[in-house]
Amino acid sequence: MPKLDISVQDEQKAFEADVAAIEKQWSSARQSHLKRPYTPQTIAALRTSIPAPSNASSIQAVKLWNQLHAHNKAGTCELTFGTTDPVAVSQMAKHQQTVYVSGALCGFSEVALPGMDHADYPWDTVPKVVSKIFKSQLWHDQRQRQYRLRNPIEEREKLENWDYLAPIVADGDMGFGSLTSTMKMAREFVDAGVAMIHIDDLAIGMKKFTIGQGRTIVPTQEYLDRLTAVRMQFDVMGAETLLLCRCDTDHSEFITSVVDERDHEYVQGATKKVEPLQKCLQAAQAEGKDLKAARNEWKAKAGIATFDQAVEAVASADELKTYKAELSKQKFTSLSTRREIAAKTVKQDVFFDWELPRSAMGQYMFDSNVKAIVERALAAAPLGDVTWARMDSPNWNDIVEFHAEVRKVYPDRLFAFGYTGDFNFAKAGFSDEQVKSLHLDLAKLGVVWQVQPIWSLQGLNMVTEEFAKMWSEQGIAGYLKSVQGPALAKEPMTDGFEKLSYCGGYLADAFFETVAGEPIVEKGKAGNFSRH
Ligand SMILES: C[C@](O)(C(=O)O)[C@H](CC(=O)O)C(=O)O
Repeated sequence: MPKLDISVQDEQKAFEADVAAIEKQWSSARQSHLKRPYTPQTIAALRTSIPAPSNASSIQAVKLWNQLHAHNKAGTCELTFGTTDPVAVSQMAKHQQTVYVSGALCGFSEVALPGMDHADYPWDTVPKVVSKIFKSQLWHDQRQRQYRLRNPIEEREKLENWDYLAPIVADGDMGFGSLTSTMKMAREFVDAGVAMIHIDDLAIGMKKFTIGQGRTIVPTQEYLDRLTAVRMQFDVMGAETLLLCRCDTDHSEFITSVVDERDHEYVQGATKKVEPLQKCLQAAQAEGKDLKAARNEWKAKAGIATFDQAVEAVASADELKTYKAELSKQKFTSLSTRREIAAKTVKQDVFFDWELPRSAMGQYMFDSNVKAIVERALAAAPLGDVTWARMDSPNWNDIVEFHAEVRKVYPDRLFAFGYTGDFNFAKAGFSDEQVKSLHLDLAKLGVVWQVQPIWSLQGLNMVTEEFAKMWSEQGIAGYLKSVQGPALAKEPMTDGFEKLSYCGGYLADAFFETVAGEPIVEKGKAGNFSRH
């Protein structure tokens, strides 16, 4: 194998040039808010000898960054929705600035075996869908551009000119396991042309919402490590790709480990000496009892609470005041320090055991609140560009508190929001008027990117079912009346399969003509088609 023909001096020079370029990129207006736990030298040494192909993703990321900032300045927002279908994406270009590729949707429509949103599909599933969609966007852009350019300049004003290259935001879930899988996924996303990906703090293999129990998160540091792995991968590629720090701590009921002191305040334990939850559940199972009921019974018997709640339950008002005053002198207080403070300030013993409630999979019980979400979001913010506190149900007070608290520390922070699942606004106390202006009210809090992630589950299913019924009842007459006719009559015309629009017949013709050596862009000569 031939050796690389480069002197040590030239190798060093190239390395130093790389370091200088990285320093420049990191101090640019686009990136100066990011804080990395590593140096430009480390990243330069991790790079390949020829630059990684991150150009399309970088262009789309910068475009998205500018769009989001323009919204922030104007107090407006981008409203997009999720799809995995290039055909749908081509129509979104007429009304949306961005496209969302949802993991939940991919898990239904892009896998061999569909299933509930448990992020149990292969790690490259969503990047592959992004690649498919981005290529379709490029193709639409190409056919439109070619069509325009085959028309003389004075005709072009009248022709359609859509921005088909809407930046793609995609679901990176929790990174699918180890840091190297997270890096590989991030790389595939960049290669695919994504503009922004989101990474969350959910535990892999424990994403389930179907058994009446809440979600499981990982310790704060594990979440930050995931985000750092993605950031590092982007940096190794020299990519501008945006990182959306999604936090799923809202309504989480479990945490995988108590290794990080920052999480201790929210971990729950038994405040009564009882048998471990697992023993109780095993006995209930052997007796054929309802496990959910047995769990709830055990929780009540065990007096499940956080350590601070346990202190509150046994301390006098004065003791509690002193305990809290001591506690407030430190930022993140571990359980053992809390115990020490309690021993000094509260007369009565505080019984608290967070091992007793552990699940069969080893999870600890977690009591989420807005403060916990804010702390995670603040810790994550320097590694990413946008923040999203994913909520199970819309709680306006929590929403306002979360965004205001984060903006106290990062006044320019941009936020995302998902109108997740079946939000029940009426139940959450929203009036019709409040729902009407919700997207704009959120925009005022800095929530510049808003998504209905699973539109195609509800919306496309509904439209398809309605069409299926009509078609089976009315045949081609119904089709002409309710689909083909209106689609062709619409301005702008809804794309179909005719030569003028979706199928891009003129682009195919242009290729044939080019191969045949015929001029296709003749000055002063319009194309064959009068309408696009
Ligand atoms: C955004 C999301 O991650 C998705 O996969 O689309 C889901 C959507 C949903 O549950 O409605 C999520 O918010 O977890």
